[in-house]
Amino acid sequence: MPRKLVDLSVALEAGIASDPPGSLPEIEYHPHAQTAPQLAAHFPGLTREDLPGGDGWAVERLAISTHNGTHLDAPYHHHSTMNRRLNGGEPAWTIDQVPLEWCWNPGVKLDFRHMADGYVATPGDVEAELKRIGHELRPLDIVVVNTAAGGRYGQDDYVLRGCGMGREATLWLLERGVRVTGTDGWSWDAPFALTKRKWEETRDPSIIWEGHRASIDIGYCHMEKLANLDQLPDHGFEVICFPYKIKAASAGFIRAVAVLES
Ligand SMILES: N[C@@H](CC(=O)c1ccccc1NC=O)C(=O)O
Repeated sequence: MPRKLVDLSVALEAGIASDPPGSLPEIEYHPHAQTAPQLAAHFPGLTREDLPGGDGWAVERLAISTHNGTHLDAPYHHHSTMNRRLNGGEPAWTIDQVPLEWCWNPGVKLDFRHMADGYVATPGDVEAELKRIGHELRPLDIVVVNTAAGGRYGQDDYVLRGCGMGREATLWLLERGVRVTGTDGWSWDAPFALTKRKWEETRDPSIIWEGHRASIDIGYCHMEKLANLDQLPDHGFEVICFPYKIKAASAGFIRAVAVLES
């Protein structure tokens, strides 16, 4: 069947504002012109002249966190426990424990690009958008949220842009059987700098990371720093987002892809 793939992942890239200062990825490139001695060291007596064009190999060393680049957060990132509402609570699953069945399912896109930066989306917002696009949620649908941050990836204001998904909006999805969601923002929650202002006024700690913390009640995963959501239809596509398997970790890198039947 003819199909079109849309790449929903950003490239892991150093030197751009992809994350807050102090959390930026570092990539050390070792190109062919510099690595002939490394390769030759495996074959005593071999010289650079013996290698085609004098080339060694290309290889890179990374200094990154599991949350750099497009990634899938495991319930373990959100809290040490999950599923209080389903079974009274259990240790939260790490990324290597997340079922692959969660990670390849029909997708639906919520277009929240018009929502103000720092706005916290509600169940009413989600319901209204699903009604507008004419989609009835099914269990395991993968719900991606296109925010105002999507068009700003790598720009100086990226981590300050986009609405967040509130606790109630997140639970509304989870109660309907959704287990994987995603955003093109830096976080599933509203930008910290904007939530900080509200917190300073209210001193209400329940607003901090409220979308993430929904996992305490019903465990789920979300993708962050998605790309190209503006290229997706509202629904009628599949999302594939298998996470890189890192032992006991809170997240895994994903090459997230949307599959559109054409
Ligand atoms: N945006 C993530 C958090 C995150 O990205 C992060 C958390 C702790 C340390 C580093 C992080 N990001 C990039 O390195 C979140 O809100 O789940």
